[in-house]
Amino acid sequence: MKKRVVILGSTGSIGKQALKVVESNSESFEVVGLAVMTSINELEKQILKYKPKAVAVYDASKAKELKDRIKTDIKVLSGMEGLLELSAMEEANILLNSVVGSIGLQPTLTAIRAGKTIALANKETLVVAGRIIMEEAKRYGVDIIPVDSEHSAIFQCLKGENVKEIAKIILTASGGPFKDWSKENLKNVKPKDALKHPNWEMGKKITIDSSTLMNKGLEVIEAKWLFDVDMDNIKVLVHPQSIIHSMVEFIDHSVMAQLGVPDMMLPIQYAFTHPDRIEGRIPQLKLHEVGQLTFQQPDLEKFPCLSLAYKALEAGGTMPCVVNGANEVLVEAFLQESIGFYDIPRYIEGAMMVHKPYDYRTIEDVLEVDKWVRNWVKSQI
Ligand SMILES: NC(=O)C1=CN([C@@H]2O[C@H](COP(=O)(O)OP(=O)(O)OC[C@H]3O[C@@H](n4cnc5c(N)ncnc54)[C@H](OP(=O)(O)O)[C@@H]3O)[C@@H](O)[C@H]2O)C=CC1
Ligand SMILES: CC(=O)[C@@H](O)[C@H](O)COP(=O)(O)O
Ligand SMILES: [Mn+2]
Repeated sequence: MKKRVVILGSTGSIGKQALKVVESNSESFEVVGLAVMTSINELEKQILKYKPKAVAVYDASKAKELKDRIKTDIKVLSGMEGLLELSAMEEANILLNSVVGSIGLQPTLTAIRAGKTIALANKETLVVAGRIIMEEAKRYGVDIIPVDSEHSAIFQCLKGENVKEIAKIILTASGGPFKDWSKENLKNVKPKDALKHPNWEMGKKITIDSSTLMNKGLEVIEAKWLFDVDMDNIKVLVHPQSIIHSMVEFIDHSVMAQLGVPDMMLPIQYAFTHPDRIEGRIPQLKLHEVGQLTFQQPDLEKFPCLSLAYKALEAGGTMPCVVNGANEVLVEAFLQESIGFYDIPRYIEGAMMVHKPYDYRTIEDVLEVDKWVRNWVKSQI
């Protein structure tokens, strides 16, 4: 029986690689739903090739344009309503959430409540509302399979292990394009410099996050929720080659690591096939060709976003949501060149100082905080 997949964000970096996974394993998977924000030209090509039963275009006018244009009788949905309908569609058994940003939260929750397996690339879902997501997944008996390479690595290392025997989670970080730059030079970096990730081809937002190390900060929060490990036991280790995707140290001091070439098709495929594995299509890892694997501590002074994420986790409740919402607005502003590189941590810290965190109960609580912080940051920059 083929697994039937809905892909939210099918025109993005993860979405396109997921479609390659489906295409090269067509005996195992089929696409039943696709969603994008505005990219209807690319979506139209995907419709012809993968023949989904329904699609969603978040932008309503683009959805209408697509509907008028295509000849097939597939359902074209729009807005958040459309994303939610697709996330719960009866024909699907897996939702790959690969949209970018906290807009991914409600679709994840809807899919959980509809009993779908969640292949989760959208880390912001867990950063903003990890407690609700994990509680609901437990209540509905739904698996959340991480797609983020580090969390997929940890998930694979923990297969068959007792989570109570974890001593430490060690998240590896490439260090980003600015690992060896001085703080002085970093003050004037431009988006084009930050967009040159050393190892991974990714969307703009996550690539900027990698350059500030906020990506690793978000991943620390993501790991806390996925693996229920105390934040003091989640460590970050810079490993510029991105060959070891992360590690777990157990109480007996045994350390398990997952290795592979830096290619997201592997974690995407594993999220689709878990608990099984199927033949890989990505290049094999040849360690003798890689040469040295090196490690160093992250420079928290040069990259304050990582410390801010730890502080948000320590404050708890709605504070990670504040960090995430502020960061989303600030990354966009940095890309537009309306603020500088160090304005990103500066305004995030400002928002954290103003916000009084509280224990959110509902998604509405989270959405309200998300809206507040976006407006607050916009009013400051
Ligand atoms: N890229 C990577 O290698 C990795 C990514 N991730 C995470 O995966 C997520 C996606 O990242 P990435 O693929 O790089 O991002 P991209 O920017 O490349 O792609 C984002 C995708 O989401 C779509 N999208 C954005 N907003 C909406 C919306 N409101 N409704 C429907 N679709 C929407 C975009 O559509 P459109 O084309 O129309 O704009 C696009 O298809 C992020 O959370 C990121 O942190 C995690 C690990 C690795
Ligand atoms: C591929 C992936 O999972 C990204 O999140 C990656 O980890 C980014 O690289 P950094 O380690 O530089 O943040
Ligand atoms: Mn990652």
